[in-house]
Amino acid sequence: MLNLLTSDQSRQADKYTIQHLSMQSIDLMERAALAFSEAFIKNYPDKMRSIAVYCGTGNNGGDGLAIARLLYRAGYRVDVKIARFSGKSSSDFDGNLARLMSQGIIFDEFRKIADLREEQASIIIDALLGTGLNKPLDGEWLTLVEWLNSLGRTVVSVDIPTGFKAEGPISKHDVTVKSELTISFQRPKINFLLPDSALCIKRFEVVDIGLDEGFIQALSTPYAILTDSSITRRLKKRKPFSHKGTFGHALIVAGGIQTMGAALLCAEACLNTGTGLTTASIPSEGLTALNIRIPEAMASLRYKNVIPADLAWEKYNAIAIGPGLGVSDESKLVLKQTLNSFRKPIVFDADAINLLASNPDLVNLVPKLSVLTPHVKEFDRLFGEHSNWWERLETGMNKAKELDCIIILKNRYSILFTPEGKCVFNPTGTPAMSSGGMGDVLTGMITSFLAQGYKPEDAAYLAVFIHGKAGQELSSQNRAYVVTAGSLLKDIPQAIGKMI
Ligand SMILES: NC(=O)C1=CN([C@@H]2O[C@H](COP(=O)(O)OP(=O)(O)OC[C@H]3O[C@@H](n4cnc5c(N)ncnc54)[C@H](O)[C@@H]3O)[C@@H](O)[C@H]2O)[C@@H](O)CC1
Ligand SMILES: Nc1ncnc2c1ncn2[C@@H]1O[C@H](COP(=O)(O)OP(=O)(O)O)[C@@H](O)[C@H]1O
Ligand SMILES: [K+]
Repeated sequence: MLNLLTSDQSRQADKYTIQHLSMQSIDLMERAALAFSEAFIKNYPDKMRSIAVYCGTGNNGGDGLAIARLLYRAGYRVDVKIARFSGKSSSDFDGNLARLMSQGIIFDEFRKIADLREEQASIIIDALLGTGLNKPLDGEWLTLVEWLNSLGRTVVSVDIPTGFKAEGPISKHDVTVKSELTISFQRPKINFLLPDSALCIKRFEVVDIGLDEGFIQALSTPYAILTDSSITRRLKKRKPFSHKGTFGHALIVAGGIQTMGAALLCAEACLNTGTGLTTASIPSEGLTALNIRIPEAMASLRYKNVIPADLAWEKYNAIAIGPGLGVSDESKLVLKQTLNSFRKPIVFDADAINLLASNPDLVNLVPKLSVLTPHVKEFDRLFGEHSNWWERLETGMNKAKELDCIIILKNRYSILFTPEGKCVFNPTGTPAMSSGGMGDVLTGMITSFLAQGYKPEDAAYLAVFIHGKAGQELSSQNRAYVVTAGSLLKDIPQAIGKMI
């Protein structure tokens, strides 16, 4: 898992790296510019396209000057435009301006918007402001950014789009550069992983600029992002003499007469993730569907949506409750019965979350280390309305501690909150997965890992990462516009196999 950094911590990491490697700060800037340029050249190999690099006079602008020099040397047609709105400049900006001049590269400076010339370049590199942003853009900066956005050119931002905050709440009224691609240094900024970023970032890439990883990983921060290796390390190989009893028994309490599909998707995903035995607690009307679709699964029937009084709860290692369950009084009883009968971690999804939201007294019965998997609407129903995503991060961290549970706020980059106060982002997934039933599959996967004996936190990490990875692979291999829940769950065994 990789720690994510705030702008302050990023500055500390710069400082540490510079001291530790006995280098000059301008050398670190050169590394950053080199890493940016390599990524830029891969994305835009056509050297006939003209480039204008818009630079501020801080270190983001310094990066821009170094990038202009490197791209010029690589054979691109580069123009440099410097916004001198203040009298200040950073020393590495000054150093890079001297280097630029020594190469004979032409540059223009403007002190006010009125001095700006018409822009002909087809690509604009945005090196105006970076993580030093300390207030929303206004005055000349605001006009400049609005003008750049109005040109409709391809914009590539250095480190972060100018005007966008790396962390903290985003206001819809903040004006930022709208970039086609942002090439960011060392780590994605936390706000890149929240939906607000869609306003200004179409795509981002992260390049390694050689900051001290030991230092970064030792920083105290709640924010982290999952990686392939953090998942592989957690997956357990199957032992030669293992048998179905080794891999646990899961119970999926799900489905309604008109929503049997949710139960089927959840149960089949659970089975395909490797549980030894999977039982589905479903409405009696769904038995034929279950037997036809998943002959491997067993059924525990709910007549008139009531769980039989003699259900042997103790034989299950993990339970999922919610997909397609409905929110009727009978469904509430099903939830109540489950909460009163099973004290091991439970995975709560969909209607189980909606029922918890409308019956707060039931929340106290949620077993410790349970996993709740709300999407944003369910999250707000359960924990109250939020006016921005940063607030949801705060709530998620607080509630996970308070309830001693793992909360997964599902999204493009799903966010996992742990009882220890961590806030972990999942990088995998694709918009091709935005189709009904996908969450039911995730719930089945988490429950399966739990039943197999994984710790709840690990079960959550594994399921979310592999779920997204499977979706990503299916959409890219088959160039699929959409990946359905049914096709994703068929791919789970291979997706796990590839990671182990
Ligand atoms: N580890 C890293 O991430 C590295 C970062 N570097 C670059 O350094 C950048 C940060 O540089 P700086 O700290 O010099 O800051 P910036 O270049 O982002 O900003 C320059 C100055 O502009 C002023 N300013 C901030 N917000 C403003 C606003 N809304 N209106 C007007 N003026 C405003 C501030 O006084 C700020 O110090 C990063 O984004 C990155 O591009 C690289 O040079 C080296 C390594
Ligand atoms: N744009 C996206 N990018 C990545 N993952 C996505 C995207 N859209 C949906 N998903 C994933 O699909 C799942 C959808 O869950 P949910 O909204 O509960 O669906 P449903 O209720 O239909 O089962 C979540 O795991 C979510 O992270
Ligand atoms: K920038």
